[in-house]
Amino acid sequence: MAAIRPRVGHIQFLNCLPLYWGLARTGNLLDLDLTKDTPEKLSDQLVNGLLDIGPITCVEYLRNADQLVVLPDIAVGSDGPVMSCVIVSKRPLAELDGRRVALGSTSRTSVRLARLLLEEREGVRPEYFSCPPDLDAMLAEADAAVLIGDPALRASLEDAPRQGLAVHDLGEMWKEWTGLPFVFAVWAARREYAELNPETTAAVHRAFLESRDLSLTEAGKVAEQAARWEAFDAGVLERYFSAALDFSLGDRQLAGIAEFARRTAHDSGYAPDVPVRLLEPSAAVAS
Ligand SMILES: C=C(O[C@@H]1C=C(C(=O)O)C=C[C@H]1O)C(=O)O
Repeated sequence: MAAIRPRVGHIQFLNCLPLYWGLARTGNLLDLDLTKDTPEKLSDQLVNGLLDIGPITCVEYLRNADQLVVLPDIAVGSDGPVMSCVIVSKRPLAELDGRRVALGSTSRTSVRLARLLLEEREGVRPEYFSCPPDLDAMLAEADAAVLIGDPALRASLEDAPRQGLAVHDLGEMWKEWTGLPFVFAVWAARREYAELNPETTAAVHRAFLESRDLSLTEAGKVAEQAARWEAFDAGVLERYFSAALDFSLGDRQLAGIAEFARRTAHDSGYAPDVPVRLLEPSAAVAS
């Protein structure tokens, strides 16, 4: 019987384009049964066992940490401004007390981070509601909107400057506040899958690391090719891929996750000290 390909998720935003580029360039793409979707859908699919391995938004990982193992050294985060996780606001953040804030429905982590920053850093208590990620529709009902991914890039680079709206970068606000990087999503395998399929899990992990490394050395090319089909020019995309986004997951990023968990656990469905369990390096990785 032929082997079954691992069912792997891929975030269908520009933020993960460098990973897709590398998978295509190395040929590893052919070894994956790849599902492209928005992060909240992929996160649910991994938690529900419809995917074996994939990106999972940080909040959902923390809620389901006992069922999952995290792949080391890969994530979607930032160590300062991220460009694509933002609060777009009609008025200063300090004036949002009692005002309506629209939370984009494709996000689980940035929306929680935005609430944390508004409440604990800015000292305001807005009224929140969830909404599809469309800036105009959100701001028709609210004074501020939290957006992620491509709609956030469009809002912050084009719509907000044109409409005189302020853009607050969540990665930058977190870094200023805590001194730490922020991790928006990690890559995880279902624990049972990783135990039953250690070699395939290690091979998928290696494929993502190789893809990340290759595409970062070729960030200019990735940006140039993507810019043919996107509303952003190549220079902006290169800066986004190689300076804003941080695809690593080391000690500082893990400290960022721990700090976020500690500050949000009380109402988020996980313990403040939830342990982040990393995939153990196996013989397959070492080979
Ligand atoms: C940097 C980003 O990170 C993301 C933010 C997420 C969230 O807020 O839940 C989930 C996955 C990532 O796509 C982005 O979407 O632009």
